[in-house]
Amino acid sequence: MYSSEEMIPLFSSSSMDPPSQQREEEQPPPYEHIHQNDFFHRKHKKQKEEDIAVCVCKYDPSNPESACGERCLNVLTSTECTPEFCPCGVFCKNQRFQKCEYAKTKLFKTEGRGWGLLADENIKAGQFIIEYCGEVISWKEARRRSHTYEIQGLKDAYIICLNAAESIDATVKGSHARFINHSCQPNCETRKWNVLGEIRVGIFAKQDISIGTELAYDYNFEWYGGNKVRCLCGAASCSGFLGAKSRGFQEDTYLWEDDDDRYSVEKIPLYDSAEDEPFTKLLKSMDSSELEIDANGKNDFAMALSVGVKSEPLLESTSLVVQPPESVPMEGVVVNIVPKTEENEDTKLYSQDTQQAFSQKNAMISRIKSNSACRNYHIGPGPVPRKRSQPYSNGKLKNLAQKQVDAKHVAQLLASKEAQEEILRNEEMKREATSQLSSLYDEIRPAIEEHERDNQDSVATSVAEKWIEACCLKLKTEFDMYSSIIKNVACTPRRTLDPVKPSGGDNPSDVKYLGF
Ligand SMILES: C[S@@+](CC[C@H](N)C(=O)[O-])C[C@H]1O[C@@H](n2cnc3c(N)ncnc32)[C@H](O)[C@@H]1O
Repeated sequence: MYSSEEMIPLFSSSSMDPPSQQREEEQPPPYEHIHQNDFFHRKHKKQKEEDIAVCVCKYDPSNPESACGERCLNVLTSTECTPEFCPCGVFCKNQRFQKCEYAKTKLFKTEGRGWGLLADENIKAGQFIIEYCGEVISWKEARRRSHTYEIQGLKDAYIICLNAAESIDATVKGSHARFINHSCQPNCETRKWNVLGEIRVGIFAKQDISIGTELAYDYNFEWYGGNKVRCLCGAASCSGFLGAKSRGFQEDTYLWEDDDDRYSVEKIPLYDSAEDEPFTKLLKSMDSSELEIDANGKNDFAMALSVGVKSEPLLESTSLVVQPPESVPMEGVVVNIVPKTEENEDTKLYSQDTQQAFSQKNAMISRIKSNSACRNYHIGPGPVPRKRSQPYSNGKLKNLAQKQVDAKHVAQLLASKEAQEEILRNEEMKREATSQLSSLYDEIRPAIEEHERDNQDSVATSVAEKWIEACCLKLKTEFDMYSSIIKNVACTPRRTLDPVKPSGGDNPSDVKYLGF
């Protein structure tokens, strides 16, 4: 059964008329409407016969519940019956995902939260409402897309986590479930079902929902850096910001209450002029696992995207990687007034790693993450999939720059002219990259200092990107230089003293045999 809206292909990008101003105002941005997940990076799993769970239900015409109702073994294990195998045959009621047995819903325009979905009929507690359909993508692809969407300036985020390895992206293709907004006091929840060997995500009613009520579930995200985004769910128990219940947010934000108001104060970043030297900054920010360079040599700023899965017995909730509708700049000073909220007793605890990994101490990195704010929600208590290198026990990162090799000197020791030239060429490139980084640092220094004084001020993405690019180039040239030294020292003979050469020429003392 399809809801009436789903039969209207108005919102399918493939069937949209050329957009007019009015249409744009009245309709959500175009996307392709789908009723089944689209597998982007792999094929749909083929269910093996031995993996098919067959229930023991027997259809009794006088009792429709008998055909795979609540007590069906498959229903109890959140598994849909496989059509040709179910003993109840065509009467089986446990194929809701497969048959798109959705509740009637309707799209509507909210105040400040974009589009939303409301119940277009009375819905019973526990009822399956709609499947969250989209493209099933790998974790890596989710990260890549998340970055791309951010660059494209997409305001809303539609990537939800399926498991540690895969996500569902409903940005371009999806069902109406993509329009369901977050609420801190939700009337719906997500549950995972095994359907013909694939895990699928459904939105289910947590309670009876009357016709005309907006549907909402708890996105269950964790904040771990970046701008704080106001939650506009309007619930009495609203936590104020997206991800405000998460540990990362709470550790970053001091809260105190004054009568009816709740104030939040962000951590004030510490400024240490000793850390002002460009390369120190570079090293601090260049924790290798925090900065990735993809095959095209581009920086991956979407690192902050991280997802997890909240597991419940039988029911597993899903997580949404949320892109904020708007960043909420914390006006000049660091005090923000947040609607008074109740402390949520069951605030979830998340891995300490997460907090360290996205520490905002380094302004540059923190701002890059801020610019990736939309990706800065770790959804659910699942593990953070990326390991980060630990700082030394004194809190400082390992300073890789301390061991310097005099490339010119090494080159001199080698017998091969080509080897010498190669090393010198690489050394020159390294020198250029270093001076480029230094002059760039001088150029962007005011912006960095301003940012460090007042964490609310943005360092523009373009500046941050330039900085990262220059850092990467410097690292690359260093790497090239050292690898050419190692290669040539290992593979080419060293110069020997020429016994017939008059001593007045080269100073023999220049030719040292160094043990590398
Ligand atoms: C999955 S989409 C929901 C549909 C979206 N409103 C639309 O118009 O397409 C998630 C996005 O909706 C917005 N959103 C959802 N719930 C919100 C809330 N409680 N407060 C503020 N924005 C919300 C955020 O922009 C979020 O990235």
